[in-house]
Amino acid sequence: MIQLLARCAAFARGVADYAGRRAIGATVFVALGALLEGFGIVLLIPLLATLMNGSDALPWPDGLPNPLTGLEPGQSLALILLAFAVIMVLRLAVLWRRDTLLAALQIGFVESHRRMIARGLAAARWESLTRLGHARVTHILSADIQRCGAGVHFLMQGSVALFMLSIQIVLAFLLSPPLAALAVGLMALGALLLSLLLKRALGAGTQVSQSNMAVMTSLGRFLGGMKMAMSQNLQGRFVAGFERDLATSAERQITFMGQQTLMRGVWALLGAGVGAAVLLIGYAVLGLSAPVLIALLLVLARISGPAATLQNGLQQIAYSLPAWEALKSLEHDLGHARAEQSGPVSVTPPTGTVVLDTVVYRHRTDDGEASGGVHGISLKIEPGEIIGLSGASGAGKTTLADILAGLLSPQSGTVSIGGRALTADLAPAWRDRVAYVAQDPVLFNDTVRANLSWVGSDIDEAAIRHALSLVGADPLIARLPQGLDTVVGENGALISGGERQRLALARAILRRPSLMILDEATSAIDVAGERAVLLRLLEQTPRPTIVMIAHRAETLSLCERIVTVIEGRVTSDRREGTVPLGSAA
Ligand SMILES: Nc1ncnc2c1ncn2[C@@H]1O[C@H](COP(=O)(O)OP(=O)(O)OP(=O)(O)O)[C@@H](O)[C@H]1O
Repeated sequence: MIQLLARCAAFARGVADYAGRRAIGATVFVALGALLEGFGIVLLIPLLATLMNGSDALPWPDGLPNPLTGLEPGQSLALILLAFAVIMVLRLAVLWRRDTLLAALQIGFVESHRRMIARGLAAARWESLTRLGHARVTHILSADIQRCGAGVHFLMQGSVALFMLSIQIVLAFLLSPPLAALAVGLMALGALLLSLLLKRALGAGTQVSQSNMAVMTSLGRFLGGMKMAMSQNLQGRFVAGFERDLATSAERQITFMGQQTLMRGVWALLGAGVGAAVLLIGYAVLGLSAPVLIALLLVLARISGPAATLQNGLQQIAYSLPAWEALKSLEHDLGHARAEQSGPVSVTPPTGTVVLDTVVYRHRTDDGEASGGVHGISLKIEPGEIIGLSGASGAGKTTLADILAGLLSPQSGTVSIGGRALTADLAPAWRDRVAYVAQDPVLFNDTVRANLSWVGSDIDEAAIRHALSLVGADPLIARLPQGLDTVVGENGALISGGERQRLALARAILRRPSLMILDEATSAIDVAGERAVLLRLLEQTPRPTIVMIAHRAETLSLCERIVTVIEGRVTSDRREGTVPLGSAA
């Protein structure tokens, strides 16, 4: 139980860290709202006394001037009602301000964590990103973070309720200390018993998190594997798995809601019991006057509302805790995944010869074992050179390309560009000068124009058309119903594999890179088409350095040098006179 409360407190600290000084403004309005509510109830005593016995019968503290002295009952009533109306209007304004401040805090909290994660993802090292898991990130950024938002809402509602509760308890003590003590004691006992159920709320939260995550994973597989499934008529398997996960998730959520409803019911019963006991003792034992007794009952009725809110809030926070802890663990992982930059990022991108000196990079398996990668590679690449990277599957070509692109930093050995060591500080500037085209390029579900101009801010239509003609995509654009403004579908599903690759190449050209890495980037284009595209790429002036990972001999035949990767090591073979060298970028 103490451990659970400590976890709730950690959540509250997280919210307070975000809220900072904004919380002070919200707290002031929360307190004002509670005070005004209290005043409203206190006014009931003169109101009821005047209605029942006339204003002279009003119990009034000695030494304080009574504004109702000497007034007719009708005048007293009007004065009290006027004061009541003023308090209600003030309360309305205060509550409106309080709730907008609290809503801004809640929404801001969710958005700030979303931003933090997006920035964390953008700043993370590539090798760490590949291990994060899409389903985990998507789930945390959507479902979990919403639950954290709900947790914040309940935390704030709980704080409001706590204020209200304190004010009402003070009022109750002013009206009748023994009865107030009895009522508060009974409620505290009830709250203690019900709080034992907090653990169940936490368990339900964990289970709901797990099942929602399973739904997300299942959905990701469903969408990603649809073609594979449909082509073998296996989509029913996806649906069955998805429905199973949905059913588990729904069942767990309903169980939690059932617990909540039960708690609310028990709490209402407890409130009614306390009210009855107070009425009985107040009337039969203490002989309290009717106005005081009615006001006391009203105060107690008001106490049970915030008390139930507080208790429900605690339950909801316990339910949100697993989501909050998942969010913090992702932020923690992203903190560790952050590329280390010792100083300000250099703004001048490096240019010149790329030199790898006994570079080692071993991948790590999930249990920390070294696996694959490259072992002691030394290589020199002159600006404008055209290099083919060949080798068997798993030999280490992509790893080498990732090192050249500054995506992976060597675990030993060095990489330098134009004599400048490619440190974590310099890598982002170097990547400004790199264009990477993968075999399965990423295309957004957007127009050709949007897909191509995404890589820069100063890309005009002329540049787009020039790049498209270099990659031989002008016939495609002429054929598309809206030309450059045709939407290409999710990941380019509405065009062919070769057409997708041509668009990705055009996008890379638009970056005007110093180094182009083509990882099987033309493999889906027919041999003659591929040759024409590559020849046009090689004729660019200034010409970027091009590193082509390829298996086809026809593709490699255009390279000046073939670097063969064998089990993480390289052998280099210069092929004289293959392609004339243009002026280098
Ligand atoms: N993220 C990773 N975690 C663990 N091992 C990895 C990881 N990425 C690659 N490897 C391993 O490193 C080795 C080299 O992989 P790499 O992708 O560089 O090969 P490749 O030559 O590009 O292969 P292919 O031609 O099949 O794409 C392989 O044994 C691979 O299993």
